[in-house]
Amino acid sequence: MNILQMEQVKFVANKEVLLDIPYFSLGKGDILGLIGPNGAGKTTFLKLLSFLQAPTEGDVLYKGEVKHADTLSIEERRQLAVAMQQSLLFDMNVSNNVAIGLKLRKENRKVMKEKVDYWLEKFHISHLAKKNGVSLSGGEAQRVNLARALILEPEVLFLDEPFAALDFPTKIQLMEDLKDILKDTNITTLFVSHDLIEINNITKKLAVIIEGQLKQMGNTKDVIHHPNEQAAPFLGKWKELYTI
Ligand SMILES: Nc1ncnc2c1ncn2[C@@H]1O[C@H](COP(=O)(O)OP(=O)(O)OP(=O)(O)O)[C@@H](O)[C@H]1O
Repeated sequence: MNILQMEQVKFVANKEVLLDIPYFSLGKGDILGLIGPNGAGKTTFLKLLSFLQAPTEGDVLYKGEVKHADTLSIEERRQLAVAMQQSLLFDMNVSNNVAIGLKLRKENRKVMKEKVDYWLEKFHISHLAKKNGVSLSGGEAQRVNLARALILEPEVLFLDEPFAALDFPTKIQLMEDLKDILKDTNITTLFVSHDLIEINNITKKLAVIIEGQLKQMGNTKDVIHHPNEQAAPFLGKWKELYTI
């Protein structure tokens, strides 16, 4: 089943077509990478697909129905969690930062505590529970950010360059942890990145976006090793530099 779909979607700003997607679908359980150079339209694509921004033309469908930000129910909105590169944490301790969405839902206290403990443990940040969110390192903050998104048990997780600000060892460690968590939860994921190493590590499917258009989409390994003519110049550069 397709959870999300785009049909004849365009996003135009200042008379420039920034995104032109005739058709796209995200199936249940997909872990799809979206890769492309700077300015290709990755973040715009994510915002349109998560109903944070409306397309200029065309439709975005959630479970087969055309939806807009104002026609999504609160329950549907809750199913779509977004975590961006910059983790904006609140000036409160880590446990409360992770619990914030559950508090808004007026979740039972005992259940909330159990869930917070579970997700802190999953992301190996239990020792930070009492620390203030604004005092954390980038790597710690991103773990809190991801725990805060996943504790809501969303149907779809949108990740926009979640590791971009992290140093290499921190990135590798978090990437491994996230990979295990995605495997365990089977959560449908759109993972935006311009880093082929991250994409190769985490995703099963891959879409290549260049100049606002999807140039190729398929099994991640197939796309990396057999890019078509349009995707090859971008992916080829990576393969020249790294053994993937
Ligand atoms: N609302 C908007 N109005 C005008 N231009 C926009 C708007 N949103 C995005 N853009 C432009 O659209 C292009 C694509 O931006 P987007 O952030 O989606 O790219 P990206 O692939 O995520 O890039 P990066 O890898 O650098 O984050 C950029 O040139 C950006 O300046």
